[in-house]
Amino acid sequence: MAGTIGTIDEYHATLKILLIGNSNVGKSSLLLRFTEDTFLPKDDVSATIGVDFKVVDTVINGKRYKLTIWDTAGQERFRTLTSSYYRGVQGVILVYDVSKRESFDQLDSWFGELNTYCSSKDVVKMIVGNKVDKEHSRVISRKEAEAYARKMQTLFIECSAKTRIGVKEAFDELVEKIIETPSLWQKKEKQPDNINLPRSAPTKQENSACC
Ligand SMILES: Nc1nc2c(ncn2[C@@H]2O[C@H](COP(=O)(O)OP(=O)(O)OP(=O)(O)O)[C@@H](O)[C@H]2O)c(=O)[nH]1
Repeated sequence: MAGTIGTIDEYHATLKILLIGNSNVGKSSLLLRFTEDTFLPKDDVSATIGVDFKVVDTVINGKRYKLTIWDTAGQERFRTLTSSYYRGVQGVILVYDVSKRESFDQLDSWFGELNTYCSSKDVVKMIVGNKVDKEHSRVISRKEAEAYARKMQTLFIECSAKTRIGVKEAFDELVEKIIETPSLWQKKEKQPDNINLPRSAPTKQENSACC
């Protein structure tokens, strides 16, 4: 189980997580809910410009991890640095809004972008259906989304940044899955640079499973 603790000094690993998805699906709100347990009223929210990130500690099985969570802009005009967002990423959360069909239908193109810039098959992917508090205007059923996640072979969870339902569970599950996939972070950790490697050792690029 994940939790936040201040007594363990050393980080076991630093993990990079990326939030992608259409504009307005609630990526920034999910990040704010997870890192600060806050939800901003509608009038205080503005669209992300380019990219934003937050750093948060989490403890899993007694080991401390540093999470850098990158929140990307959903609006096309701000997505000029796209490929650089994906560099070194170990987990990607694809967010849609359960009350907006278009945001679900466009997950295909978000997967397209992800697969273009992120060649590692090991990167942990999770589909998150946000805004389940808007049950009255829901247009994507849990069943439909689960079937899609099965087809794409990804994790899936529904949540609400507004009510906090499912938010911590989503990030915890993603991080636990990354930790269960040592090829994503262990080799990188052992070889922070390749300057002094013996000639026979693989280079960092050859050895890294990340994007
Ligand atoms: N009802 C409800 N509204 C939400 C929820 N999460 C976010 N919102 C609202 O949805 C709007 C968009 O939220 P953002 O977090 O800015 O969305 P975003 O995906 O980061 O948008 P971009 O920065 O443009 O990519 C805001 O008005 C939020 O208050 C939720 O769980 N429930």
